[in-house]
Amino acid sequence: MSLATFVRPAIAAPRTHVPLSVALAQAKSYPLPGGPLSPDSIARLKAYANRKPRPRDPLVAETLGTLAAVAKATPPTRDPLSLGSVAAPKAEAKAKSPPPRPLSRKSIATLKAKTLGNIYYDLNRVGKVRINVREGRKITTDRTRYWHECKKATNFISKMVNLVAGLDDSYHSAEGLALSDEVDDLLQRIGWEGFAIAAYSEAFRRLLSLDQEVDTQLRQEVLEALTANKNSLELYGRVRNIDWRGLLLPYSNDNIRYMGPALKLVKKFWDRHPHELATPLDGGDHVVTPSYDNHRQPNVTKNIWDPADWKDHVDPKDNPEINVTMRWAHVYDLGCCDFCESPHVCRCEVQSMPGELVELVKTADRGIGVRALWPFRKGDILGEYIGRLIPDGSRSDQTYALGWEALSDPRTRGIVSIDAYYQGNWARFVNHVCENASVEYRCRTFGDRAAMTLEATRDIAMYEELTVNYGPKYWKTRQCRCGSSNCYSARQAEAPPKKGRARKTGMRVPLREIKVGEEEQEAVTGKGVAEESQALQGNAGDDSENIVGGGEGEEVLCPDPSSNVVMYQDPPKNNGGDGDHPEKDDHKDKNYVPEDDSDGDDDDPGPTVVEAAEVMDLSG
Ligand SMILES: C[S@@+](CC[C@H](N)C(=O)[O-])C[C@H]1O[C@@H](n2cnc3c(N)ncnc32)[C@H](O)[C@@H]1O
Repeated sequence: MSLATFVRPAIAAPRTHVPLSVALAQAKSYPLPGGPLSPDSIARLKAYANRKPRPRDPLVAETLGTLAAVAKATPPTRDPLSLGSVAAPKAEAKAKSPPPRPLSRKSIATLKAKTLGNIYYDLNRVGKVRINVREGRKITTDRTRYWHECKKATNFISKMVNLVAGLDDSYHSAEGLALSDEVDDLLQRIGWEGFAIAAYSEAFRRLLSLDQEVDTQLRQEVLEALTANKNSLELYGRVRNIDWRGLLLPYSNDNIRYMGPALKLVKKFWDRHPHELATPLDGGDHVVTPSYDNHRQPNVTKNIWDPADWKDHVDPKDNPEINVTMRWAHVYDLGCCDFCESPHVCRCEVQSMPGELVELVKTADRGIGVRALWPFRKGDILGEYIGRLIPDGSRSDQTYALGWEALSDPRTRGIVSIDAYYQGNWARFVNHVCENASVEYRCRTFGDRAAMTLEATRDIAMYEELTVNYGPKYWKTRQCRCGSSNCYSARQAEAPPKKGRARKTGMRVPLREIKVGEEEQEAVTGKGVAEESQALQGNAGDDSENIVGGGEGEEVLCPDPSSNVVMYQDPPKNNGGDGDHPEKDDHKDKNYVPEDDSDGDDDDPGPTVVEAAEVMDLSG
């Protein structure tokens, strides 16, 4: 076969239309392969050319007529693919289309809470990505992600600057209401700093975007809520080191309305955990640093077990090095995992995200409190009560002590106390109410340990203060200010004081059944559990009041799994503290004692003394 076989033939010239008469004349004169056309063929061709058109199907005719009429009546619209510029009558079409049905009150309330929650959620996410980028963790994905977030925020601020400067009207709302007025109002109330912080949130950008056709009422309510919580928004963004100033600096010479004060230098909070600062709720501008007894209260993320706390308190045959709340310690029978039901150490974890959506607030009369920045649902596990694990009752000040109790042996009920007076997390700042508390403490087993969780006992509204019931005993020596008609303090003032042995006055939660000795093991198996729990209710007398959370004498052996739990059934891989996951490595440490940077001495993590209730100005 020659090469020429594979050469493509030249493309034929396009055929032009030839009238039939010419074709016939040509056909007669051309030497066709089959010879000239026969008279028959010529007659057939002539007949075809002169045929009468068939009558059109009436239905097809009608449809075509209607379409033609519609096409005539409708003005031409822009073909999305064409480059031709037929002006699309967008505004007219919008004006003619029926106005969207207004949302019901309930829908507005739900959407408002979700939008506000999403704004905080977005800021938290961007803040975490920025920290990862800054610290060089997970570098490629986070860098790209952060770059995209900055780009979106920059574009948004540029549009808003143009809007405020009256150069751009593309952000006017569909209803004809000038959105620029709302933006102007908002800027006056939350300032450019709050605005630029919120610009990093997709939810906020959508709220002010024309494309999203947000209900006017909903937008107004969300903006009002943001205005009322301006301090919260600003501190939340700043303590997460959101780079809001970087967005405004390009306009520093443009004399943009209200922008001057926002361009001043402000303090950065790189060194502070978000839960080491509290938002002032009373309208003041001063951020409060939580402190107790003139000791600053640093945030820690894991329970601390220091053998030094236990050496005088454990049975001589036991080892003070062993943290009894760890499942592998086998000192107490902590039961199966609450979530995957594995009898062995598993990899289940409670997510940290809900705890990132709460803030510390300075209340008027109860010190620091905690507020929800997300509309939590009943049953949500919000986080863990973290602190130093010390022998129950070994510290006289029980203000932040949450006691774990064993149900099986009333004589040795107190086991471990989580004392958070110095090191702890946000959970220690949840204040008390005597009625209708929104969260409860629960003793849970999961992963490699037993932990004390805070769980929502009912739906919690956005910005609502979280509350828990410490139990009446806590208030025997203190004055409750919850203001409820059934307040323990009010009732105690009426009732004469009871005589009896001195009782521990911390908050108390039952630990799950323990295996103190063989004889008690029988009581906790089979029939034992329910009866034991009942007996305890009977026996306990006033002591049953100690039990908060699950309710008096409530059996907490098999709590329901919750949704915000990460479940893994495989046992954890011992990563040997390779440093890849510093938090997790620490967590797998048998005993975790965090470094104390207060005096540079790791062996003596004593409280940092502060001069007075330390405050700093939010406006830098
Ligand atoms: C576990 S701490 C809670 C955080 C505390 N507000 C703070 O600023 O650190 C418990 C203390 O908070 C205060 N507290 C909490 N709830 C209260 C209430 N309903 N009435 C009065 N004081 C309350 C009391 O001083 C109590 O001893």
